[in-house]
Amino acid sequence: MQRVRVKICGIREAEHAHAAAHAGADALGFVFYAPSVRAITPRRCADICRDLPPFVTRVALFVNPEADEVRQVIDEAGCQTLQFHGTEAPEFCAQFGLPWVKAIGMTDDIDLAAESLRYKAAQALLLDSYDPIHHGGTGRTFDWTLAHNGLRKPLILAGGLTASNVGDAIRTVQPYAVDISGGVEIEKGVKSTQKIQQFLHEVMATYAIR
Ligand SMILES: O=C(O)c1ccccc1NCC(=O)[C@H](O)[C@H](O)COP(=O)(O)O
Repeated sequence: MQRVRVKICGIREAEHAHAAAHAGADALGFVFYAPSVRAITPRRCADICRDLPPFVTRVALFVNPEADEVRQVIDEAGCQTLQFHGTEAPEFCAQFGLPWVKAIGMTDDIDLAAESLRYKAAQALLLDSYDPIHHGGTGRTFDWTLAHNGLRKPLILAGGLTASNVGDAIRTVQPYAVDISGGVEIEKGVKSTQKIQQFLHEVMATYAIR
């Protein structure tokens, strides 16, 4: 089994950013979408990231932002990757000169091959549970058998993952990475250091040599 990377999303406290980094997280996600309970300001994101160790990618999340807002976040928050959860066109996502990920809301009739062609300039597709109102961070799983990995593009699996189901999810989908938010929280928007550590432990256990 190949190593599976981990992104912990919706970070709002330095304690959780450090806990995730030290437990082996590859990426941290910061939500720049005001209606979300996990929303953060660029300034606060920069403060949290200041003392983080190297080699942990900071990812900025948006839902149908204005281009100027993305530029302001890039300048102030210091994120290195962008993640788009709305109906952004590929040309919009590609204009900022940073690696970017497109989230796809999974439904029974989604054509992943077509999405991957449409977003061919994306560094990866993030498959998440479809929700027309919240756009992400729903805490709900989708039918993982829809997430076939013949896309010739790194696939990030999200939506309702927890320490209990991530092993099955990885064995079913064999993703490049997994992404979690609600599954490492004690209440909506409040992360738990213990849950972050437990999740990373479970992911690593799926590919550990026994
Ligand atoms: O987390 C949010 O509140 C959010 C709001 C709007 C768009 C995206 C959002 N989060 C995106 C993420 O990357 C989550 O980690 C992903 O959707 C999985 O969330 P969960 O099902 O809670 O693990």
